[in-house]
Amino acid sequence: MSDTNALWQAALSYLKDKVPPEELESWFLPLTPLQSNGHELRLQAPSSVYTRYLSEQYLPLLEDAVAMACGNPLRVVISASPTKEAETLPAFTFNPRYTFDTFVEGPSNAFARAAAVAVATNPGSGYNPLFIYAGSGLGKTHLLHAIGNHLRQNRPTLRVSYVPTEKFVNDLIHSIRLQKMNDFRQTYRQVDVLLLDDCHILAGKERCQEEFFHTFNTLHEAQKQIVLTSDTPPHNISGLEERLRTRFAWGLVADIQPPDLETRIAIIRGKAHVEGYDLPNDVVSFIAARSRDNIRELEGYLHRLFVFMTLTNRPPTLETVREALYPVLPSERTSTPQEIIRFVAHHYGIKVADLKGRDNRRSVAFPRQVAMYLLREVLNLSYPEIGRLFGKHHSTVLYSVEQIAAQRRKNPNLDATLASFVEQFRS
Ligand SMILES: Nc1ncnc2c1ncn2[C@@H]1O[C@H](COP(=O)(O)OP(=O)(O)OP(=O)(O)O)[C@@H](O)[C@H]1O
Repeated sequence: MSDTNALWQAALSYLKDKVPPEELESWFLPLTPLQSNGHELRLQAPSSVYTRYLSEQYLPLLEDAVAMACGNPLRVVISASPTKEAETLPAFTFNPRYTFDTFVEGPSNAFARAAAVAVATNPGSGYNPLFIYAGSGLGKTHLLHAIGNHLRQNRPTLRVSYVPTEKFVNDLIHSIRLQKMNDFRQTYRQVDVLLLDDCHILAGKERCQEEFFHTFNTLHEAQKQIVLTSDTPPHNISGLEERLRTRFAWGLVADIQPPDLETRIAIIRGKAHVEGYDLPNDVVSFIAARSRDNIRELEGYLHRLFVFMTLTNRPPTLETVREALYPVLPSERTSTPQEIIRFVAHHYGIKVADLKGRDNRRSVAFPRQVAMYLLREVLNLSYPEIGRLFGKHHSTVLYSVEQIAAQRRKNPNLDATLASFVEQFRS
């Protein structure tokens, strides 16, 4: 192995720990080391798309890797291969976790999923373009990757490109600046399937719309499949030219609505299973109830729970999940058990220590029962959880909560007072 090759292999081993495997495969492995001396390492990329992307996104990291590999700083120079005339988008590595199998189907997304499956099975022949719209975190990108993964597996010779619209816009700006519009056009028009994510980003960008209009027409006329996603339906994207708006609606428009509780529960179960966890029903329902219209948010809660469990070595119980999520759940951030206990003690003019103590005189026992009632009513804590906070058996808590509930029904003043407490803690 030449010195240059050995240097590059050592730099790649360093990069392996610094970038995700798919990035390494897409962007770094295709590079060829050409030459090195005491000052610089020259690398050749398959096309100027690579050169540009690597220079913008990864040059400092590449220089670090090379410095680590040879022990002193070297300049890294990347040039595009002169022999490759046609520019192509680099083979994109689709997220292996985003497949049709892992996409949980429910009434809110069944239509969009079926349309995506149809397109993945017969690209270019049916619904073209397929336009999927939904709010944030509801699975648009997941479905695009699922189409990509399906095609890679079943039609490996097709050129399938996943492009975030932001990348399309950046590439265009770059190409205009470097006067490389021909390269740009070739890149985007030489695909069999174009998966364009978040196309609403085109709104208000006239030059980008003009260019995408021609890209769209070229692909569509050649019966190449186009799939677009957006956060709103075509007719609601303000700042979008009419000719694009109508084209976006030419094929099939499908929406994804926020999932119902059962679907959210199934999604959480699926994600937990992938991570190797089997969560009890009450924990899954607790998380599922915390966000109605964003799966990404639910995933965030789930990951927070897993990290918390790992760091504290706690089992997945309701108590654990509540504690893990306190700082990130807006409705619960305002009232913690300790805040409620402090509030009740203050309201009745006694000390927190008395409230949690063994004094059973009515002046203390009644506020204690009120505190237990509020913890149940406001935070929905279980009887054993409340019991632990006061050092009491859960049957005592049950009795106290029932006592206060019964008195509330009989005593309008107490009812109004407790209603205002509950309201205050919930708001
Ligand atoms: N039906 C589903 N089944 C399984 N996972 C889902 C489902 N819907 C969404 N998800 C998961 O939710 C997360 C967010 O989804 P995704 O990134 O596809 O959302 P998006 O609609 O593209 O959001 P944005 O508009 O913010 O980019 C992903 O991890 C995805 O796997």
